Amino acid sequence: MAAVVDLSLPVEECAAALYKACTTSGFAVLINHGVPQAAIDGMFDASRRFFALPTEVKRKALATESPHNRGYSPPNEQKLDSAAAKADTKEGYYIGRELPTSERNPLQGPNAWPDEALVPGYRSAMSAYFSEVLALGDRMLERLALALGLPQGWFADKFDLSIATLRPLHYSATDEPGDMGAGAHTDFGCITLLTTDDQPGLQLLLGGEWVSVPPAPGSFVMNIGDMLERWSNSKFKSTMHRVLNTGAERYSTAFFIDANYDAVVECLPTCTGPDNPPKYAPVLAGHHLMNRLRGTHTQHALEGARTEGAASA
Ligand SMILES: O=C(O)CCC(=O)C(=O)O
Ligand SMILES: [Fe+2]
Repeated sequence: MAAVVDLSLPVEECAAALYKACTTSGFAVLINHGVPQAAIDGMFDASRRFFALPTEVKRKALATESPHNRGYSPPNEQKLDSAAAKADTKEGYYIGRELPTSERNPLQGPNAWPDEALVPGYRSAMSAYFSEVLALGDRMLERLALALGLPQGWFADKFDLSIATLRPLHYSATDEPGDMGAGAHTDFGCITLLTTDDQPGLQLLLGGEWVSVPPAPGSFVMNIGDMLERWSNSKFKSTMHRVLNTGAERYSTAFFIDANYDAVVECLPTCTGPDNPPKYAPVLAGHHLMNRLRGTHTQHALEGARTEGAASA
């Protein structure tokens, strides 16, 4: 199951605990993570107030109409499990780094904030939380580098413009119990840092069985995504998970950390050897992510965006 990892431990001890977690379940519960509770509370308060707005108001900032994958994604817009009969019942909001539009990276550009008068303080609460969790991500990447036998700073220049996405989520009490709030999937990027309220729903597929992850408000559930699994030549596991509707309302917030758009995701030097050749071709982090986003959204403004130009390494 998801092991508890105490981030107040010395980095080497923490790296050893992470190695164990990442090579088995691919999930860990982070405690003493350094993100102030006030930032978490402020984020959830803003998230609740936004999702409580009438549907037609929320739909004014539709992510499907954003060229940079920002804004509101309504219920049934995404189908994380392509084999499922029904789409995901969750609703969510995409927030990224606040940067000017880039010629090169279609995922970079200004955010789509809700009207300040409708959700006062949404932007400031989400921005404060974003900075805190991005910094937690940097601390995690240092420890994960050590866990992979790399120098502590190995990932720094590959994540200094990381594609970081904050995604507040809402699972409604009116959704049919047993239906999928979020269909079975693996995460696309490198690491995901999730906070939840006190409601269950998240399950992992371990040894062919769905196992519930108990809610741990105030902690972060970290999991490995496909990009880091690929980078580590499958040493680190990107584990299938889903969110089952229980008939109770649930709020959670995922923070996806993926490498710089132009980072080359190519088998790490510590994850290969004569008996363990690289299993995956090199790929640009941005291309990997764009392909996965396109594959799960029913309709997406990123559809036409460029992803030509294969990794040269
Ligand atoms: O809401 C949750 O607990 C998990 C959501 C999730 O897996 C995701 O957004 O990728
Ligand atoms: Fe996920």
